Amino acid sequence: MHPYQIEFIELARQYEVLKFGEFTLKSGRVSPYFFNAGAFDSGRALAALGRCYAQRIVDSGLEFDVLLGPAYKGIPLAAATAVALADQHGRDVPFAYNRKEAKTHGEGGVLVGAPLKGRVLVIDDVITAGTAVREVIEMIESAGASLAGVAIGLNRQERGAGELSAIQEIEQAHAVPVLSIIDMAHIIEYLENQGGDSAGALAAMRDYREHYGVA
Ligand SMILES: O=P(O)(O)OC[C@H]1O[C@H](OP(=O)(O)OP(=O)(O)O)[C@H](O)[C@@H]1O
Ligand SMILES: O=C(O)c1cc(=O)[nH]c(=O)[nH]1
Repeated sequence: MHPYQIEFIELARQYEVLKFGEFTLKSGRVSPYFFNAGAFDSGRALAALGRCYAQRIVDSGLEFDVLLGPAYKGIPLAAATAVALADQHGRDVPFAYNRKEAKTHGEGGVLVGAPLKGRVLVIDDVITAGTAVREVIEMIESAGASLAGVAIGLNRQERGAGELSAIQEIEQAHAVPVLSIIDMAHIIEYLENQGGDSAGALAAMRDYREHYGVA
């Protein structure tokens, strides 16, 4: 694992973003773990998180013109990534986000920040069924821009509607990469290295992967 991947997992554990237990997902699946990015709730956490996303994006070599953070949890993630790209990598990138409900006074509208022009990189936490990302892709296309890719924190590596994962479906439909900082496999690897206390969580994760995992 890269140092930024270990940092990301440890940060997620420390802020109780990554929890083990029994959680019902939007899809109705009962998962032995859950990733709640809303719990990255301090300046230090967001700064570290921004560095992890920025490193992943820079390492990928992906070219893009604008960052877009979908409401709500994508907004602080995209903001933190924009700050880290400027501070750590000398790249001052335009940054935008959306409102879930259109504003009807003042400047009005749904989009806030930089205009969506050129190649747009979406920053979010998790993709499960892909609904949120599909909505945001429509927004990008109706603004006359194009999707450069999507960067997320965790790839749950689960089946979508068919045999492919929701992420693979997006990659194939739009011919763009979905970059993730960590995959479910990294969480399993992390638990394996922890030994002892993590045995129960590890067994449940392996069982879940048998049922819903994709290669
Ligand atoms: O791939 P999907 O099945 O769409 O699920 C994943 C999305 O769901 C959550 O956002 P949500 O839209 O619930 O909004 P939030 O950011 O306000 O929590 C999460 O932050 C992901 O963006
Ligand atoms: O599938 C979901 O609903 C889901 C899974 C997860 O790990 N985190 C999250 O915010 N949503």
